[in-house]
Amino acid sequence: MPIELLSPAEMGEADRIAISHGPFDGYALMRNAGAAVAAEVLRRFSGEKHINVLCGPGNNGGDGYVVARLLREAGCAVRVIAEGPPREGTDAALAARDCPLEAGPLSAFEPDAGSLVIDALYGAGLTRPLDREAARVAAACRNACARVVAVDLPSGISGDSGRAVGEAFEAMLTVTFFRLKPGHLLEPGRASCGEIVVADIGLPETVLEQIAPRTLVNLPALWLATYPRPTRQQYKYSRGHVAVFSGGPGSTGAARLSALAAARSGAGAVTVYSPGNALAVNAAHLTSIMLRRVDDPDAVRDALAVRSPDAFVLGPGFGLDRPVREWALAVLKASAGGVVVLDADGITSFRDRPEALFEAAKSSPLDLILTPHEGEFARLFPDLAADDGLSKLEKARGAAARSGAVVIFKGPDTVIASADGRAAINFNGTPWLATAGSGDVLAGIVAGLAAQKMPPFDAACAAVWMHAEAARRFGPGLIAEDLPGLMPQVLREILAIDPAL
Ligand SMILES: NC(=O)C1=CN([C@@H]2O[C@H](COP(=O)(O)OP(=O)(O)OC[C@H]3O[C@@H](n4cnc5c(N)ncnc54)[C@H](OP(=O)(O)O)[C@@H]3O)[C@@H](O)[C@H]2O)[C@@H](O)CC1
Ligand SMILES: [K+]
Repeated sequence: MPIELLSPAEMGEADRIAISHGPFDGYALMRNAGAAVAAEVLRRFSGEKHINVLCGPGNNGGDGYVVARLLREAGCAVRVIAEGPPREGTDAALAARDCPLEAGPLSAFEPDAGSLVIDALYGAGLTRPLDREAARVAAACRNACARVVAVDLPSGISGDSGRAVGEAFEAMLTVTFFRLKPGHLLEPGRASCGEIVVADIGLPETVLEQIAPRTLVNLPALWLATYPRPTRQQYKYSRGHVAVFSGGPGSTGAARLSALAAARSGAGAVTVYSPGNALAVNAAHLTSIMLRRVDDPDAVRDALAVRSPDAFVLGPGFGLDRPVREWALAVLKASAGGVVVLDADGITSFRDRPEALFEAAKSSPLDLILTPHEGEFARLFPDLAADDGLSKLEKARGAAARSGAVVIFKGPDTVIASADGRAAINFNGTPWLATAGSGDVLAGIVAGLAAQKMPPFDAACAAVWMHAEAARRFGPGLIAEDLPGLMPQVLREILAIDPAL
């Protein structure tokens, strides 16, 4: 799957550039799009005799008329249902002219139970909520358990944000063209799309040179080039050293999960910085991971003076009874470089003064990576969180620009954003990850990869993907303790390309 994501506006631009360079004009692209959808329908539903094709007034509807014609030519009984005729002089009007089927009105359409419905009402051009009739049909299709194949996007889903702008269709298959849009990956769009197929309709790859997309699908192709590969010359500290701050005696497990995940992700050395009163419990559970007593922010400076780690994890299980903020600021001031992953309590501790964190991070040689879930995001960026006009992608981008950090905005559709404007939406998320301690493991993987000198944005993207990949492999019954142990097989697959290892 290609890694570039295009917004509906960028897709329109790609369309214009392609048409101006030829060889395909707009109607030829539409015929290719319709043919791609018809082929998927025929491949999956070969025995299907009755197919309903819902056509809107724009080019999405135009694709629908092409699909209807091709399915009819293939011997299916096809019914076209239209929400008004296409505008004169458009490609959609040409497609409607070439379709031999007479369209019935949407107002008379009532789907039979389990019927096959091609949704070509609205795609990239959706500008407002579905009107009364289209909304009624979307709900009727859901109630009738109709099998919906969406053309480009399920109607009602925004290609920019993935939001349902009011009522929306729920598809079992969505066939889109050239590149995915953010709305295919952001929830609830992702769930509404069902299976997604990206069809080649003849747009040349070169159109991307002019558009230079800044939004990407988080797949290995995005970060494989910077993925750490150990060399024979390395020793444990040069492979990367991670320090994880432990909570007090009653909450040490989160730090150990992060530490183990960092080690399993390839960091050569991991140290848990523990308060004196939790040393015994940490020591009882750690073997290859080192332990060092660090009781207060001043002791952080002393520890760094002895050996400064390449990456830190601060927050998991740390507790808010100790001034986490002071610890974070001490790390940002004392370290000579590397990365600090601020998670959980580390994020919450800055809820009253987020600017203090952003200022300290901007003047620190350390790179900051923030890993908020929705609640934590709202504590650091309350205005962005409350702005319903912004998509999750825009919120994450805004947060990265403001904080100067790489922001991993977690959820079923995790978005990773960098202050330089790049953003990636994760592709392989799984509900099995919604389990206690899973975030602690993610923070550890991020730190483990960053300690190995993977650039912070790449490390964040790779960690999110690996974390989900491990969870997918385990599946039902997963608990966070299982995740670090699954890393070796995920790593092996990523590194499989290099036979020297
Ligand atoms: N890019 C590509 O590579 C290719 C793209 N192709 C296809 O083109 C599609 C995009 O076409 P599109 O721009 O014409 O938009 P589309 O989704 O048909 O809707 C626009 C129309 O709907 C109307 N309208 C909007 N919302 C409404 C609502 N809620 N309720 C009622 N009306 C509403 C809107 O009216 P207006 O807002 O202008 O008043 C306008 O008339 C794309 O999804 C793909 O399928 C392929 O053919 C070829 C290659
Ligand atoms: K559609």
